[in-house]
Amino acid sequence: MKSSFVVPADLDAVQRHPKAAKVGERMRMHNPLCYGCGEESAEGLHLQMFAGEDFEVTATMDVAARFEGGPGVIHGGVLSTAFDDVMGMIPLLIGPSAVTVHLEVDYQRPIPIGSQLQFTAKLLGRQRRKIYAEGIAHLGDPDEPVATGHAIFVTIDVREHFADHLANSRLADEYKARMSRP
Ligand SMILES: CCCCCCCC(=O)SCCNC(=O)CCNC(=O)[C@H](O)C(C)(C)COP(=O)(O)OP(=O)(O)OC[C@H]1O[C@@H](n2cnc3c(N)ncnc32)[C@H](O)[C@@H]1OP(=O)(O)O
Repeated sequence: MKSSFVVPADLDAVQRHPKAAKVGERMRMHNPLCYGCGEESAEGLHLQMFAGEDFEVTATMDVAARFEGGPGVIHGGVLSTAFDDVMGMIPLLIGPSAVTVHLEVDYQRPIPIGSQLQFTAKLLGRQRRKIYAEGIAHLGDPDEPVATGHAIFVTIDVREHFADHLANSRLADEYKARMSRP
């Protein structure tokens, strides 16, 4: 790893949330319009996420033609979007909603259009509101990663965080109704 990502030594204890998805279960979309995992995002990545053991998430993504960067290979920004979303599922295993404050990606091999990318992400630790995660992407052999990601997420109060922005969503009415419920 070339990353300078540092996880603090004095981490908090964490527990898997009792309502978190069970091992092997598909993790629910946090937003159907999400560019990463949303099924209603026509141009999105359509990542499929599954809860793993302990504090792990796995995911798959078909590298579609629309994700091309260099000729025949995935765009680096698309790959970092995928890492953001896959690692972004880790906080849901321990409970709180959280958003990305830091994301870094090491690109190790070109990733062909037409391939299926597989991801494994895991919790590295939590300190107060900060949740540290690591992910790898591979093309079938987890021991041969094609890219590695690291991220920090910070827990949020969802209603407060998105309050001023709900009107921008194509699902504005639905979200406003949902967030106004006690
Ligand atoms: C609901 C699920 C959605 C999942 C979607 C997929 C993930 C995403 O793409 S999210 C979209 C991109 N991210 C964003 O838009 C976030 C924008 N940022 C923000 O809104 C704010 O920075 C916010 C609310 C996260 C934090 O602000 P605030 O509440 O004031 O907290 P703040 O005190 O600054 O930071 C909290 C802790 O995080 C640390 N921190 C903040 N930013 C960083 C950073 N870039 N790097 C490292 N640490 C950081 C702070 O140092 C602090 O740590 P400590 O506990 O040691 O004091």
